[in-house]
Amino acid sequence: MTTALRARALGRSYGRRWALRDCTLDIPAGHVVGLVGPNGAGKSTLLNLAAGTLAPTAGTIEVCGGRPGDGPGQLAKVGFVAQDTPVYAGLSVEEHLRLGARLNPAWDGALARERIARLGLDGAQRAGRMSGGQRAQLALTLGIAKRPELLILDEPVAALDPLARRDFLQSLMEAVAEHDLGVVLSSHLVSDLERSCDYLIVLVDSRVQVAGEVDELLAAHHRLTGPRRDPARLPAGQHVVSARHTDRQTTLIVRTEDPIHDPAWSVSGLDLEDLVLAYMDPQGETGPRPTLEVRR
Ligand SMILES: Nc1ncnc2c1ncn2[C@@H]1O[C@H](COP(=O)(O)OP(=O)(O)OP(=O)(O)O)[C@@H](O)[C@H]1O
Repeated sequence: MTTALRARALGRSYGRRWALRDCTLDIPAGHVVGLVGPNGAGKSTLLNLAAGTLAPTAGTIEVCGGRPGDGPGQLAKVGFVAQDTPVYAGLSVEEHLRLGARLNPAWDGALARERIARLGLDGAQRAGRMSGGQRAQLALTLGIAKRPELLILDEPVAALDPLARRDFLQSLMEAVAEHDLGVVLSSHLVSDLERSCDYLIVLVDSRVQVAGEVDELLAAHHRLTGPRRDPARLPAGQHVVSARHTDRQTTLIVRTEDPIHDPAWSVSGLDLEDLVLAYMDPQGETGPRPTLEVRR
């Protein structure tokens, strides 16, 4: 497996406070990866560590085979669009492209111009006068045109309206298809991730709760509803992710590779949002959460 990102016991602290602590994670190359988790889970910290804009306090991180921020070669491999899609308010679109060409050795000027024209952006317009969606598209264009191996996007669509979000994600998907680009994208909008990502990571309190290909995760998780019972008495191959009980009924989210034969359960599938919530919601927890990775 080629690895896009590999973190081992990775940590970053500010004074005595840990923003990310003891995070171990492997992201295989060649995927569009959705990173999701509650506020404060450490997603932005992880992505900044991956881009090299933050240095680790503990542990190690490797991205596309190198140490983040370790010289021009490594910087060229990774594109990063930080939260709030930062662009220079005083610079025009054209000036951003010229800056991109100056700073990035593999800069694809033709690609950048073609995207700007396709999006209908005015080359002379200053970024500070553009809409949030246009700024996000400009930032994405800069990220793609540097022709990185891995593009990291931290909540790129958070401020966009649904239409602008759809256009942005469509544009990202086109770039992935055309330019053989790996992407790691953090978002709270699971429906957007469902549309754009083929690999999911749920991070809670610095820990990976679940990671794997979306199709495989959805195939391996089920909702079981039936008469109230103790989840501890399920067959060994059924891992309980979350459990809720009323006086008479139990609803479980379980992960299993095996068929569920027990006729007392009514079994149904999950969508991605159900799956994410099951791993994020501590109320539904019945014991220590397994750190699961779907093996290929
Ligand atoms: N510069 C900083 N100084 C002090 N604490 C910080 C700093 N940056 C982040 N933290 C803390 O680290 C924790 C993780 O923050 P981070 O921004 O990585 O989370 P996140 O998962 O991206 O959250 P959100 O979904 O809200 O964007 C939070 O508790 C945050 O308060």
